Amino acid sequence: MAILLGSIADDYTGASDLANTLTKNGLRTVQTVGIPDAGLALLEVDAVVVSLKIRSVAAAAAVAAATEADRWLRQRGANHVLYKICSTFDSTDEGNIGPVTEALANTAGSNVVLVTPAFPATGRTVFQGHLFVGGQLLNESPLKDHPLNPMHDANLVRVLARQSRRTVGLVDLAAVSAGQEAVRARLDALLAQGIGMAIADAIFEGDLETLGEVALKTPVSTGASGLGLGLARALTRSGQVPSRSETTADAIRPVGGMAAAVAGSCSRATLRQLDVAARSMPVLRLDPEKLLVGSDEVAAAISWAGDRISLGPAIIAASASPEEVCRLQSRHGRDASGHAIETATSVIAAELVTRGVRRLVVAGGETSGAVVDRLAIPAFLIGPEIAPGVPVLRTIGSVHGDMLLALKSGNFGDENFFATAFEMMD
Ligand SMILES: Nc1ncnc2c1ncn2[C@@H]1O[C@H](COP(=O)(O)OP(=O)(O)OP(=O)(O)O)[C@@H](O)[C@H]1O
Ligand SMILES: O=C(O)[C@@H](O)C(=O)CO
Repeated sequence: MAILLGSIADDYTGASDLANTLTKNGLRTVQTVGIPDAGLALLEVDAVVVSLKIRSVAAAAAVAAATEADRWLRQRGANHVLYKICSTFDSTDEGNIGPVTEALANTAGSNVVLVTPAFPATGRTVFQGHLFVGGQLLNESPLKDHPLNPMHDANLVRVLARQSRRTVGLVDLAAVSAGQEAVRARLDALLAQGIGMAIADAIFEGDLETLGEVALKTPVSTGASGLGLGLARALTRSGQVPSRSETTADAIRPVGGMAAAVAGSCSRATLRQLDVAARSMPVLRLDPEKLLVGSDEVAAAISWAGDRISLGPAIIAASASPEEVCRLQSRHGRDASGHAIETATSVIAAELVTRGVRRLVVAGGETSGAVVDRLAIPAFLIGPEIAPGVPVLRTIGSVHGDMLLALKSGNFGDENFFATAFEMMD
C-alpha cells in the first residue's frame, strides 16, 4: 500500500512528537529509525516518519541523509514529504533547516516552500515571522541557553535567510486567516519576486489547517507538529485515508520488565521535572566533569541503578543548569561535551536494558538519538499520549524483544512527567 504522507524528522523525539500528532489526527503511522532494512515487516500505514539525527551535524551530512530518506519515501508513494524540525527552530547560521529544505525542494522541483514551526498545543506560535515560546519571544525564552544551538533571534525570516541560498519571504497572518486562496496568491506573489521559501505565520490550529491544505498540494514543506496536524487533517478531509478500528491503546500491551529513565536534556522543563521526580523516586545526578575524563562515573551509575531498579523506576541524569553547562563547555568544548555525555547516557541505558529494563524514558532529542541507536531499535508503533508531543512507543523488530519507550523532547511535559510516564507504561 502506498504511503499517503512521508516525513523526515531531524531528531528522534521530534519524530515521535510528529508521529503522535499524525496518529491523533487519523493517520496510522509508524516511526522508523533511519531507513529501515528491506527485511523489516512494517504494518499497513498511512504515514511514515523516518527519524534521523541530523539537527546538529554538518550541513552536508544532514542533506545527504535527508535526501536518501526522501528518495525512500517517494519510492513508496509519498507525494508530499514534511521535513520535521523543532518547534523552537533549533539550528545555527550553518543550518540545518535551510540547507535540507532547499535540497528537498530542489530534488522535488518545488517552488516556494512553506516553513512554520508553529505548534499551538505546546505554546509555539508565529506572528509577523517571529516565533513565540509561550508568551516569550524565542530569543528571550530558555532556548537562548540551549547547550547545542542557543537561539538569539526570534525573527525566523532572518534566521532562515542566514542559513539558506534561496531568498526567504513571509506569508503573514492576514493571508493565512483569509484562507487557502489568499495563501496561494501570496505564494505566487513571492515566487514572482524570486523568493524560494516562506515562513508562515500561524497562531491557532485553524491556521495550520489552512497551511496544511495548501502544503499538501506541493511536494515538500518544513515544519513542526502543527504543520503535521494541518497535513493530516487535509488528508483525512480528502477522503484518501481508510477508516480503521484499532486504537493507540493496542500499542501498549504490558511488556513487563523493569522501568528506568535517562536524561541528557538541560532544558528548564526537564530540570524541573527531575526535581519533582526526586521527591518520589530515586534520581542519580551524574557528575559531567567525571564523565568527560573517564568511565568510572558510568560504572558507578550502573551499579547505583542495579541496587534500585528492581524496587521501582529510577532515573539517571546528566542534566545541569545553564551555568554548569557553560562551565563544562568552556573547559572541554561544546561538541566534545555533548558527544561524551550522549555516549555515556546511551551506554548506561543499554546496560540497564541488558539488566532487564523494558520500559525506558529518555529525556532530550540528541540523547534519545544516542540511546535508540545504541539499542539498535529499528522502528516504533505509536501508543497513547503522555503529554502533548510525547507518546508511549512500542518497539517493532527490536533484538531486546518488546519494549515501551518514551522519547521526551527537552521542553515538553508538565512537572509530573516522569511519574505519569511510568504509570502509563506500567
Ligand atoms: N551537564 C551537561 N553539560 C553539558 N552538556 C550536557 C550536560 N548534560 C547533557 N548535555 C548535553 O546537552 C545536549 C542536550 O541535548 P538534547 O537534545 O538531548 O536535549 P534537549 O535539547 O533539551 O532536547 P530537544 O532537542 O528534544 O529539545 C546533549 O548533547 C547532552 O549530551
Ligand atoms: O518540535 C518540537 O519541539 C519537538 O518535537 C522537537 O523536535 C524537540 O527535539
